[in-house]
Amino acid sequence: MATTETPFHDLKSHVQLTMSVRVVARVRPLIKNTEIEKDRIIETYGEAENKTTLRIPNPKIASELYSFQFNSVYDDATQAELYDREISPQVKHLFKGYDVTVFAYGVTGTGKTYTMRGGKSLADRGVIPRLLSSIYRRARKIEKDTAGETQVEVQMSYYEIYNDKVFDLFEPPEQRTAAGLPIRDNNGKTVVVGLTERPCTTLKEFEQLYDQANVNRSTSATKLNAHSSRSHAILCVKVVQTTGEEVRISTASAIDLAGSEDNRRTDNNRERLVESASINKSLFVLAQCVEAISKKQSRIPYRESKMTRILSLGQNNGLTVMILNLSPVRSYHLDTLSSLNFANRTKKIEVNEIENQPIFREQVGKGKADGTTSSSMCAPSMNRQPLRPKMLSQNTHLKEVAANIPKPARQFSVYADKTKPPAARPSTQANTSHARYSNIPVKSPKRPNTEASARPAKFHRPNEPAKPSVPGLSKDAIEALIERKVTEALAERADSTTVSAGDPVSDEVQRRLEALEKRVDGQENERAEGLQYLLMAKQHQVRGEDASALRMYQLALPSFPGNEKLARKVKVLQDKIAGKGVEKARSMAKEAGVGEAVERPAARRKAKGEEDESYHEAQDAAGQQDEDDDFAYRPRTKIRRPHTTILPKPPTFDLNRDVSPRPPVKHSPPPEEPDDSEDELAITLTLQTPRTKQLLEIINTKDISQIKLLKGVGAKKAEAIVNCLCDFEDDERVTSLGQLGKMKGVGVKTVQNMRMGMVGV
Ligand SMILES: Nc1ncnc2c1ncn2[C@@H]1O[C@H](COP(=O)(O)OP(=O)(O)OP(=O)(O)O)[C@@H](O)[C@H]1O
Repeated sequence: MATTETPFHDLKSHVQLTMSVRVVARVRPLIKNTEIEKDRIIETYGEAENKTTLRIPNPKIASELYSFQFNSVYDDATQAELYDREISPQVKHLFKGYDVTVFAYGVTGTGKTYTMRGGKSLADRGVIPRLLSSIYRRARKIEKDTAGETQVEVQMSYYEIYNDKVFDLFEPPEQRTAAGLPIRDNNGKTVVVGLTERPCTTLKEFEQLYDQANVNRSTSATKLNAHSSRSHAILCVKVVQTTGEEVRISTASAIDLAGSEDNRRTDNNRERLVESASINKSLFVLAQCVEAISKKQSRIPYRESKMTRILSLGQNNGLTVMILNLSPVRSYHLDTLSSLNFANRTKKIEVNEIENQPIFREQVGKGKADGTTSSSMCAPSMNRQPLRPKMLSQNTHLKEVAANIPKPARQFSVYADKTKPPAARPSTQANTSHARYSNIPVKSPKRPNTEASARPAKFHRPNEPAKPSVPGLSKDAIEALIERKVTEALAERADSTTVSAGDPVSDEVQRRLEALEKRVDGQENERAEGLQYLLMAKQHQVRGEDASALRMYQLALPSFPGNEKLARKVKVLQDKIAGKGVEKARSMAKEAGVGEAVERPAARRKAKGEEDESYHEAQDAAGQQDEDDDFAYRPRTKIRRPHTTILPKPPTFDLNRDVSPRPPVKHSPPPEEPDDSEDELAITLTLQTPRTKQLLEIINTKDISQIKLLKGVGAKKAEAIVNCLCDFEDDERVTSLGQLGKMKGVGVKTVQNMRMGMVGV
């Protein structure tokens, strides 16, 4: 079908519009036999050919509609319509030197893979095959129009991010290494090191490679999608236009993100759950990045997941189109709203519209220009490059950096062993400029030559105390510099030639790089684990599963030591759960006819004409969600700050007024960490059950032999209890479990054990 270019896409308006990410919503049709018309909740508005508005009801109040506006909105659009209007117009910009990124975002089962890859029939073909078809067509046209003066080559790489690891899709799964391929920053762009790049000269060749690679992609059947993608798939198509000595390289990246999943609906098994957690985590980080960008925050958490690092939304130059895939039906209501909110923020992201400058042929061989000026996502090399460090002594760029920042550079510099002069390296860089790759070793300005040549650079070990060699430069700053230089060296390495195996200095560098990588990975894993728990906590909380949310937040605590907000959240949830427990106990008591009716907070709310509890919980969760977004990762070494907030403690109750709670007392935070069991105890404290009565009677006997028979109480504890009781006045008694718990050496857990041990009462 011929490309229709609406005025929307003429270059002038395009320049204006592509300053932001272009967001296109696509509502998929109902799925036959499983979805029905009356469950449709999305309506689209606008002129027939140019819909831009979409409405969806408020899940609480059906009559209230939320309205969202995007660059375009499609309802039941064919593959051809979507492609011709949204993607085809980008092809000419690709050939002008702009990088183009198209990615599909949406919940599982909303049509991302259908949109990007599509089906086998011509009509069903998705964005990717159509894009390639356009690229080849345009390439042939350019070659024809220039009478062969301009030659166009197309190369492709294709990889997936599965469980936060990068795998080359040109490699069958059995050949993958468990750790996957490393990614590096290269002058602000992210590259995957060691990725295969395949030249493909015709559409047929591309399709063969693409289909073959898709077999290697991780997909599985889930309850929500029979062919669910379990990974984010990234296809990079590099277009190399050569006219004489001038070479222009630009990259089209097409990304099929895995969809977020609500695991209450998936019935996922353990393996699927792990995948799902990883998918959800990376999408959560993506949402955090988008939020941080839209709020113009200085810290964008790109590094917290590989997907966000690679996507680098808002950091990559060129043109970005996001296709927001949506399901039209009610069962996706909350997920759809969440996707819409995400997309709403994404459309505000501004992207620098910078075209890749032409470079000259001799530079191409060096692998410099293509890697640093084309895609932010693809390995720049033509062939598979092993992950080997580049000798710093060969890299004048690093030398310059080292000269400017002498001390930190010394932390990383590699000192050539003078006794073994470096052997001449076999170079594949026929056109290598000698200005760039000199053999002059990098010398640390202050280190004497002898030392420099004999000793390898010193690395901090993780457990070593920080010993900054430069006053005023923190260990972190030095670490950051080291990492930057390692990254530069590796990326440069990936761009250029192979290093002869077995070179002693390279091996040494390699060993250190691996050590550094492990250390950085260790930190990232810890942070990633914490984020995963946070994500799960939020998901539970949004669903009103407070106990599970609390547990997840508690599990996240060690990864964010000293984070007051997180600690506060834990406390708030504990109090909330304790409050619910108290209510539950009261209603149980009421049902059992014990005690008088107690005014419940929820009842009070109702009496005031407020809405039901679940509404408030959802509101709380939503409010807290915003708060969470700036949980900054801090290494474990950071000193915990003492809690300063005064929070209400679960109320305690008097034996004689069991069912009439005392007004909650404001306490300073307890000295020890709050304990799950405290919440449960708050429930038991509300009532003086026969079990409690019996327990207190035993305690009040002040008889060690009887007390020590209680569960969890040995002779020592019994003695301690009796000692405490000896301080009581003659007629004074222990009247509540709370009082008992406060005795020296007793505590909440012991009381709970004692009570639980009162079997048969
Ligand atoms: N526009 C559409 N027209 C017809 N069928 C569609 C459309 N979009 C999606 N479908 C169908 O819906 C089902 C789910 O689509 P798809 O697998 O593309 O979802 P997904 O978002 O990629 O899911 P996941 O994230 O789990 O991989 C498939 O059977 C697909 O054929």
